[in-house]
Amino acid sequence: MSLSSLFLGAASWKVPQACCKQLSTYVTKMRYLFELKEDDEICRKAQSSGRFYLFHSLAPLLQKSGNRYQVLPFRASELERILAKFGQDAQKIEHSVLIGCSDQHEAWFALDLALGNSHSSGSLQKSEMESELQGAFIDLRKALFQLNEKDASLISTAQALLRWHDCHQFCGKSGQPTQKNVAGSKRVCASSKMIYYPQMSPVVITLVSDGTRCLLARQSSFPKGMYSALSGFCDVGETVEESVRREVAEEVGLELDSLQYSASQHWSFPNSSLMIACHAAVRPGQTEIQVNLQELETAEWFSLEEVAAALKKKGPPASQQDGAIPFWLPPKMAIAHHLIQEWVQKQSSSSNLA
Ligand SMILES: NC(=O)C1=CN([C@@H]2O[C@H](COP(=O)(O)OP(=O)(O)OC[C@H]3O[C@@H](n4cnc5c(N)ncnc54)[C@H](OP(=O)(O)O)[C@@H]3O)[C@@H](O)[C@H]2O)C=CC1
Ligand SMILES: [Mg+2]
Repeated sequence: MSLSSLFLGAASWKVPQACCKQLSTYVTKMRYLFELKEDDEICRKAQSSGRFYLFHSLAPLLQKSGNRYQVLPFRASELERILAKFGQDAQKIEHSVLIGCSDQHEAWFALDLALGNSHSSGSLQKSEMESELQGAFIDLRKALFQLNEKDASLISTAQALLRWHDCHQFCGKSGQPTQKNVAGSKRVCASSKMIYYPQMSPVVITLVSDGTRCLLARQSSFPKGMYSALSGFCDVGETVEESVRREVAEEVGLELDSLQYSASQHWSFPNSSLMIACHAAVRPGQTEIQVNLQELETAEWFSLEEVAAALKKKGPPASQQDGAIPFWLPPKMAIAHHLIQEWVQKQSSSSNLA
């Protein structure tokens, strides 16, 4: 599997050898980002030469290019001019959060122009802002799959951080306002001294196989006809292995024989999750599914041929004459797709060997 900005597989990267005296581009970049998170003054300085990705009520500013979207970042000077035009103080830039930097150490920030405003003033200005900025604020659910992988990852991170700050403005212990550091890597309550760090919820996603077939399921909230691997939030105190075993038992009534980690992915919906993807096998001969209808609409075993054919389809297929929608799979950017693709490759190569 190639290294992807969206998900990182177990065998897909190697620690750089410590033979060279000069630090690699990657290491200097990570050290620079660390400095920006730790030092408010350096981070403030980086804002003046940085690039800003704008949002409105958590919808990213994008530009349409054919049937794809592209990001539209702004320099600080341009952003100050835009803020002034909409009667907003340049101090609003203080609400921005650090989301990364280039190899040349140009820092990247995200700023939501509506959060922190009263609801009505935010919504009133949206269309005016869009025409001034020559883009549109698009719901991330609609835009994510039309962005390239690098931008999709950056915009998802940005949205997750902006959402976290918006929801953590007050201390859960003292009830007093919390203050963010310049980078936005934490919030502190001056009263209780509590420090809050941005959070992700760990979620396991598992493709269960019986050796020749794989198990795919539907939640009633999924788009019509779409099936995916089994998923579920980890409970407090669980290991990944325990979460996978419990979720499979809870959702389809099966016991696992073995499991193997595959890859991970940050997932923005509905909040920020860390998806941990595994392959798993059921005990031989124990394949009878008992669907938990409180969690799933249905779950079924699918053959290699059925799954390989569905992988070739792009997006939701057109409905058949009887109105039914043929079964289809999550898009390429979803880690479920990666798991399914990996299973098909493995099954195909082992059936070629047989
Ligand atoms: N990227 C990908 O390929 C895929 C991503 N996913 C993502 O995985 C996530 C979890 O999958 P899902 O099967 O729904 O999970 P679960 O099977 O755990 O069921 C979801 C329910 O669990 C409860 N819950 C427990 N802890 C949390 C928490 N920390 N945050 C929110 N709800 C919690 C909620 O129930 P209640 O509301 O009753 O309290 C929620 O409705 C989804 O958000 C989905 O977007 C899923 C499949 C593919
Ligand atoms: Mg689930």
